[in-house]
Amino acid sequence: MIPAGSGTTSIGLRGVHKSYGRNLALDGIELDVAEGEFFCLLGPSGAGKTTTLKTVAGLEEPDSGAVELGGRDMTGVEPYDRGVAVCFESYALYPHRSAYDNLVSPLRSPKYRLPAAEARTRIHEIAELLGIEQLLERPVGALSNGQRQRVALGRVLVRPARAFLLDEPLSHLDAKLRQAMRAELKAIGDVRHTTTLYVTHDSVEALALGDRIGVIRDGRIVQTGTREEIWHRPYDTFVARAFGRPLINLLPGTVTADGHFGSAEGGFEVPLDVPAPPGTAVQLGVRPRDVTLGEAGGGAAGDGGDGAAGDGGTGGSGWVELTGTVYVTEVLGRATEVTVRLGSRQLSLVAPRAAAAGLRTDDPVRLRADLENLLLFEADRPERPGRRITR
Ligand SMILES: Nc1ncnc2c1ncn2[C@@H]1O[C@H](COP(=O)(O)OP(=O)(O)OP(=O)(O)O)[C@@H](O)[C@H]1O
Repeated sequence: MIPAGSGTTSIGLRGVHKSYGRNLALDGIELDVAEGEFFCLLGPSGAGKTTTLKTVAGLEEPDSGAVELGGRDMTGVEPYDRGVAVCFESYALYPHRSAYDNLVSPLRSPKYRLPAAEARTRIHEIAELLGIEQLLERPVGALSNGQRQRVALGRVLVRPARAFLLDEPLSHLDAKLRQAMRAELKAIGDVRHTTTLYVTHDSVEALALGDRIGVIRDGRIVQTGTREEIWHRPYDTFVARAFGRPLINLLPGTVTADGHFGSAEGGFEVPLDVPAPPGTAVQLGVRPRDVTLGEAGGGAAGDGGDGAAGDGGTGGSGWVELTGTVYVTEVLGRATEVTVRLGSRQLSLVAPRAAAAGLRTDDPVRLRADLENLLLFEADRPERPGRRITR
C-alpha cells in the first residue's frame, strides 16, 4: 500500500483570466475539483489546458481571478509552497542520471526528506505500477520517449502531494501501453485518494479516467460533469463532437409544421417534439452506435426514405425507422462503420461485422434508432456551436 500524501486538497479556479500579450489564453475559468477527485480537463490544442495547470501550480499568475487550494487563496504563494506535484508533457529529467536517481531526487529535497528505506519502497512500488522497474539503473538519456515519460510520471507520483497536476502524461506511449497505464494511473489515484487534475485531448482517456470531466474551449470551461452527463446531455455540439468515435452524426433540419424534426434534404421526418417554432433550424444528433441496421424491404420501413415511427411516441419513447442506401463501409476491428445515404445527407452507424458483411454501395438498408437516444441541438452559428435543446 502506498502511504497517503500529506492530506489532499480541493482545487478551485475563480474567474481566472490570463493573456500572453494580445493572446487570451484563459477567459474567466471557473472550476471546482473536489478533494480526492480525479478530474480530467479535455480540450483541443490551444484551448488553455496547460495554462490552467500552470496557473494552479503557481508557474503562471492570473491577470485577474484567483486559484484556491483547500479553499485558500494562493495569490502570492510560491509554487514550491503549494504542495502540488506537476508533470508536464515536456518533462524535465536529468538525462545523465539513472531513472532511480531521477525518482529519488524529489524525495531527498528538504521538504520531504524521506528515510532512505521508505524512499526505496515507494520508488519500487511506483516503478512496478508504471512498468519501469527493470529500467531503474539505466541513464534516462538512454531510454525511449515512452520510457522516459513513465519515469517523469513516476517522479511526480512518488512525492507526497496535496494534488497531482498531470499534463498529457501518456501522450508518448503506444496505444496498448497507454491503455494499461490508464488502469494503473486510476489505481494509483484510488489508492492515494489524492486530488488529480489531468489534462488530455484524448476523449477516450478522459472517459476512462475522470470521476468528472471538464471540457475547455477558447479559454473557457464549456461543461463539467460525469461521463454519463457529458455523454447523454452534452451542452452543445462542440461537446457532443468531442466524445465518441466515429463522430456523432449531426443532421441539419428544421422544425416541421407539426413540431417534429424534419430533414428536407434527407427526405425524412423524426417524430420528436421540438420545443421551437416551425421553421426553426435545428440539428439532430445521432451517435453511430445507437443506430441498428436491418435489411430494407420489410417491416415498418417507410417508403422512399420517409421515417416510420413505432409506438406513436413523440416525447422521446418509441423508435424511428429510416431507409437509405449504403454509401461506404469501413471495417473497425470487430465492428464495421457503415455510412448510409439518406437523400442527399449521410449518416454513419456502427454495426457488428457479421451484420454488415456483404453490404455493397447502393444496397438499400433500413435503420432503426430509439427516440430516447436522439439528441436535438440548435443550428451552429458562426459565434458559437449549437446548444442542446432539452426535450
Ligand atoms: N508562453 C506563452 N506565450 C504566448 N502565448 C502562449 C504561451 N503559452 C500559451 N500561449 C497561448 O495560450 C493559448 C493556450 O495555450 P495552452 O498551452 O494553455 O493550450 P493547450 O490547451 O494546453 O494546448 P495543447 O493541447 O496544444 O498543449 C494558446 O493560444 C497558446 O498559443
